[in-house]
Amino acid sequence: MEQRKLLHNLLAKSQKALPPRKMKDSFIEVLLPLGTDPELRDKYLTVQNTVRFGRILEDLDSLGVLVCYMHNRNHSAMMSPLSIVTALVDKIDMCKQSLSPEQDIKFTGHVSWVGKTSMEVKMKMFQLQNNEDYWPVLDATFVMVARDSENKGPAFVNPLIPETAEEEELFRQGELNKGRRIAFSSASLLKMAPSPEERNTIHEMFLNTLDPKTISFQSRILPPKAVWMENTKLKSLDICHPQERNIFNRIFGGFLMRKAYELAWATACSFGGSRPFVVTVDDIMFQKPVEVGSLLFLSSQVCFTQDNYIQVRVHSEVASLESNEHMTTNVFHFTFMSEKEVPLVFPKTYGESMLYLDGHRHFKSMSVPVTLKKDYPVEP
Ligand SMILES: CCCCCC(=O)SCCNC(=O)CCNC(=O)[C@H](O)C(C)(C)COP(=O)(O)OP(=O)(O)OC[C@H]1O[C@@H](n2cnc3c(N)ncnc32)[C@H](O)[C@@H]1OP(=O)(O)O
Repeated sequence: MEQRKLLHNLLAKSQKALPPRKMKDSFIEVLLPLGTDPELRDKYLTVQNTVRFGRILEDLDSLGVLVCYMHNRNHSAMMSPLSIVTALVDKIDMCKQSLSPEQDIKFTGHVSWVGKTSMEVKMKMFQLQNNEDYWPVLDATFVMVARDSENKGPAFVNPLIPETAEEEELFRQGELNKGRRIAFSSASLLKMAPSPEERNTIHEMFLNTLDPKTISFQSRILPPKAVWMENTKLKSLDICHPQERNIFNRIFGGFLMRKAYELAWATACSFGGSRPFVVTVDDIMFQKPVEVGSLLFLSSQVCFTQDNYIQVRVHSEVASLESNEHMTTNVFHFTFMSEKEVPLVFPKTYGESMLYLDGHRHFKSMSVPVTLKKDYPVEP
């Protein structure tokens, strides 16, 4: 960090002072040679002979940061004065149920939109099929933010100029995504009451849980094929050891995502009674950095279900060893699909009802429902 302090004078005073970049300037293609490197394969292997999605989340986070460094590269400087941090995982859509640990994987990524200090990064993942063609398996959109060399204040990023009609469309989409995120967050149930339709849903669910034999709002019974939301929880605790730190001496975002994903998967698995697979990850906001040495408390809960789908929310809090004060750092949303139909979840309290509605909102925003499309080969 002492060395990084010296990089301060390389920071631009305004965005205009930085040369504009093209999308191809930040384009990267990275190979994960699972097919030829058995030692590497072990790190990615699940007991069902598929690829650990938690490891892929770590790779996407590192790739997102690397793409941003490419975009902001100053060829005359040895080191970048920017600290790039992950602010948001906007969306990760899977196009395939499971990945083979024996075939190579290819990642591509580039910056698709920039603001003043933030950048949207689009990443794709492809897997080799039958040693012939690469097929698309995953699409991801992250938002990364540039901070100064000590990660203490904001820093400008290079402007981005779209060149082709396709790039213009991506850039326009980036602008729309920003607006959508603001609208989604201002309609948050933490700030606003549910819509009339949502209120009806909750009241109907409440009525469905009243015991018809008693005239009381207190005696609640579960409808058939349903589970109380409070009985779907799993919790974990991790100590954030220095091994998981990033170059800015904070805990690596990919590690936090992997831990949250693995707990969410276990929650969906014990709830649904079969091994689920992840379909979508969305809206993971990194609100606060996690200090090395913190205690990481994760609480996972099924908050919405429909047919074979299980929507899981993981709340992450940190506390230092010295203080008991807990601070929320992230909320994660994962959509899983189970092999068989799963029970319904019923909220008991008002707070749980809000979790249910929030889960439903996230479920509705899923862009690859039911059929995992895109099963065709491409040249990445
Ligand atoms: C290999 C190395 C890996 C390293 C990667 C990691 O592991 S990083 C570790 C995991 N991540 C973290 O620890 C980050 C923790 N979070 C933070 O430190 C902070 O929340 C933050 C720096 C991201 C944002 O802080 P602030 O909101 O106070 O910053 P500020 O208001 O100046 O906003 C900066 C820019 O970010 C945008 N921004 C902020 N939050 C956003 C969000 N949730 N979604 C989209 N965009 C967001 C703003 O619009 C603005 O863009 P414009 O200026 O364009 O309008």
